[in-house]
Amino acid sequence: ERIVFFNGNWVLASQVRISPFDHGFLYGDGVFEGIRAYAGRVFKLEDHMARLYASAKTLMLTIPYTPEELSQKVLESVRINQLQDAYIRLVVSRGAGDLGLDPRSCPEPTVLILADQIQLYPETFYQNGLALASVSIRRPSGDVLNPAVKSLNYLNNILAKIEANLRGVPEVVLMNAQGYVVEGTGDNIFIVRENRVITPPSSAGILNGITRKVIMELALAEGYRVAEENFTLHDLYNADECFLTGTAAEVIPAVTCDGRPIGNGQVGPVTRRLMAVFQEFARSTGTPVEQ
Ligand SMILES: Cc1ncc(COP(=O)(O)O)c(CNc2cccc(C(=O)O)c2)c1O
Repeated sequence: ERIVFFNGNWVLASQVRISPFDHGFLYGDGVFEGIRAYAGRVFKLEDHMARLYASAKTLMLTIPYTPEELSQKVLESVRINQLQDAYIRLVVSRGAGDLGLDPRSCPEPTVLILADQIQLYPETFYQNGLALASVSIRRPSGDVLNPAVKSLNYLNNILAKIEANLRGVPEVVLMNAQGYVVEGTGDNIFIVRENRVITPPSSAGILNGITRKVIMELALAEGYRVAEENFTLHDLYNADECFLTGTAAEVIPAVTCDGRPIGNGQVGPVTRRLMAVFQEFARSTGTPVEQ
């Protein structure tokens, strides 16, 4: 059974008692990170911590640990569960309070760290690419519920996932109010055109993905031109290649969208190259779990 960090203690997952008055549960009031460990090293731990604290700051949620202390707990969660490769879920909610939604009624945030294994998509999608569809639900703009804040409010993403399920596709792309393609339900999106690797800019209203940032750096190092540019479904349909990036998804090819084949409808060479380079990079860097 997995051992979980919960409010200062290491407990068996079945022993965790989250209050029914926890505002994370009642209102989605909280922040979280999804982090990976590869071969006993936690990947991009500092970047994930920075994003967690940035999200918490915007919510005026004070995390009762320093980033260094919380980083040590993340490393410990992999160690204590004797994992080498792991998916770590780090959650900080507003904590238990009264039934009103005023955060001031919650004296102590809830801090939870889970470590487990994850396989978000079947291997076949990494080999052969997955089919995408565009959905009617839009990503919220920064003045509605800033998509850059990785909060526990994932209904926008879940509503898109419900549309994906109804459409019979494994993932969907969401647009913003301007009609530009912005990201998937839990991953960022890239297209490749004439060896240019293109991804929507932060200003489009996306989560500033850590995998997205790594892929941009790796693509540059591989000699590709990289651009943060808005694109539409028309550009996506007519791209040479398309892939998605995320901590859980890693780098996953997309070969059709809304029934249109992307490029020749097969996984493209640039995508293949970046998938390989990413896997090698992810295993050669990161914070060792063992001190
Ligand atoms: C909306 C959204 N966009 C992009 C990403 C990718 O960001 P990173 O490269 O930093 O992981 C995410 C990732 N965040 C996220 C949240 C919940 C589940 C999962 C999952 O892949 O199972 C991922 C996300 O939720």
